[in-house]
Amino acid sequence: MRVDIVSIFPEYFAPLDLSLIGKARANGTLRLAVHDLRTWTHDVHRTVDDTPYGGGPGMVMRPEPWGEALDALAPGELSPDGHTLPRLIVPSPAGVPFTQALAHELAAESHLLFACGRYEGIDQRVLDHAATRMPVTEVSLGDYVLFGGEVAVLVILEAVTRLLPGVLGNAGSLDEESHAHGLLEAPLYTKPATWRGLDVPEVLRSGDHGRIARWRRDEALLRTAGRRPDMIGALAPETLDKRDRAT
Ligand SMILES: Nc1cc(-c2ccc3ccn(Cc4ccccc4)c3c2)n[nH]1
Repeated sequence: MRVDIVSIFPEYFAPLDLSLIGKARANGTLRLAVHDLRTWTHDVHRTVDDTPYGGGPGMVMRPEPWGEALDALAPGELSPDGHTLPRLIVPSPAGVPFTQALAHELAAESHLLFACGRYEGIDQRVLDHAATRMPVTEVSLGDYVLFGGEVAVLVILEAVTRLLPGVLGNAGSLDEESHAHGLLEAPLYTKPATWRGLDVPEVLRSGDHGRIARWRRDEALLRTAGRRPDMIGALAPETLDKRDRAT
């Protein structure tokens, strides 16, 4: 997967040299480049913002630098080296919710282009014009307001990269984690069997894999019902067997 990120704070992405994302970059699973939006400014002050039409607080990011940046990073329908157009992802408080399902969708893309807004946001015409040439998705991490898109891109990239083949050592862990089957994951335990007077549930030390799977399922259902009742309502009927319905 190819990933391009455009930001006025490229140094925000230094953490992407670390850990499993760093390894994915080193082994070619992820080809990532971070670009400074000011590259595409031409005035002595390298201006990227201006006052909002219609008034209101703060500043808005000017369309011209963004237009040139997207032209440079998403050139034409099919560039000479066979690159197809990227999918443009724009973090925004007004975006669609970022979910594990969307993470899987993005993990299937060959080229992602992230536009990190700052100030009050990016001139709408940048997104409208981009949408005439490539898929554009505004994505929200949740109902709270960040300073800009950079942290959101770090979160989105982590959720997407860990789904790429070979990035996670034990791919099996993808199956059981929270949100993998529409449920929160069951509680986790490791050695010692007793810690500060607290014991690991006996079933987990029984070696009875059928009982263990059942226990984990029950715990996941109870935890989800208690913390995220909205997820219970969204479960596909077939994911609940008759015993679950009795729970
Ligand atoms: N889920 C989520 C996403 C964001 C986000 C994303 C990009 C930007 C660009 C500028 N801001 C700040 C801001 C935007 C709108 C109104 C006031 C300030 C951003 C916030 N916040 N929360």
